[in-house]
Amino acid sequence: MDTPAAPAALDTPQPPPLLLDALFGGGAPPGLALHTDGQAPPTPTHADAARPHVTLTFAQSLDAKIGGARGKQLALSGRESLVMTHWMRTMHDAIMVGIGTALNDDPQLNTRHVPPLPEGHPHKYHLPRPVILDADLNLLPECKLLTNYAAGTGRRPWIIAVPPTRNCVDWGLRRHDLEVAGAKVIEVERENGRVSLPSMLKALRKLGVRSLMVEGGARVIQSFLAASTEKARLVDTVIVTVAPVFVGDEGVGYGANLSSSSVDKLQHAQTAVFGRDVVFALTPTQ
Ligand SMILES: NC(=O)C1=CN([C@@H]2O[C@H](COP(=O)(O)OP(=O)(O)OC[C@H]3O[C@@H](n4cnc5c(N)ncnc54)[C@H](O)[C@@H]3O)[C@@H](O)[C@H]2O)C=CC1
Ligand SMILES: Nc1nc(O)c(N)c(N[C@@H]2O[C@H](COP(=O)(O)O)[C@@H](O)[C@H]2O)n1
Repeated sequence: MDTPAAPAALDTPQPPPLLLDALFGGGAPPGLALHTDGQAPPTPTHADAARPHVTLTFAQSLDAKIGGARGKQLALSGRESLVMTHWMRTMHDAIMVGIGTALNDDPQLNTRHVPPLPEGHPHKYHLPRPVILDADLNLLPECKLLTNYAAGTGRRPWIIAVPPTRNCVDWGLRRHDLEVAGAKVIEVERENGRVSLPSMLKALRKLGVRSLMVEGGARVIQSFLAASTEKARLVDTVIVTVAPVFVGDEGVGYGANLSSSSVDKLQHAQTAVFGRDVVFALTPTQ
């Protein structure tokens, strides 16, 4: 009996054009978003081979809030823009959140909302590596990222930490517990009491990460936006979902300490409507 042929490429669900334009300059590179054994899928890269391409992305309300009162996690994205975000996840080697988000939201950072591939399709969707910006190792060993990894449903999380300032027994114990739970701890330089972002990007690139999707939260978004205004710009693409809701003053914003001279260095590239939401793509001015 003949083996049934693999479905034609045309049967494969296609990602939103806004992402193809913003991340690849239009057109879907062959094999995009799909995992093939032994082959790295196409992804955006940075001209400077010493760091990954950085895509900063998040969902906000009309009054620029990304979380509710006391940090409550909000479902701001509607179904269509959430699917767009999960497509974006398939297009990056790694996806990063700060420890504030990891503790508050207990995220999974997988691609479960992308449309299913046809039955018998020879590939799976590419799953990005989860990365947590966690200078002092406060991630919980029982978080979903680690339990998913242990259950074989998620990739091994990497934690970006900084060496403790003095011989700190607790830090060593926390590191041990997290490593036993499956995490890989990567030490980078400290800058103003936090992880140095340039040092972190360099370390990730050395480990093979060609593209990094930064999903938040507020302090991380603020740090990347502020850094992207200096000479050594850190953000290459910004994709923001705006949901048609107001959250109010009690919500979590990300605009603190951002100067106008820095944010106007980002220029509009494209706008698209996803269900009830509007998604903006921006790139830095040359
Ligand atoms: N709507 C959206 O798209 C998203 C919303 N959120 C929301 O954001 C809120 C959490 O935001 P935050 O508390 O600000 O936490 P965060 O996720 O931004 O983490 C901030 C923490 O990361 C650590 N860190 C280490 N190096 C750093 C650096 N260079 N720059 C910045 N932080 C560094 C610090 O401990 C810092 O306190 C929650 O309400 C969450 O639901 C989070 C992600 C996306
Ligand atoms: N795109 C988007 N829309 C929202 O409305 C959101 N609240 C977020 N949050 C981010 O997604 C993470 C949750 O991911 P999982 O569903 O657990 O895979 C959350 O931690 C934020 O980073 N994003």
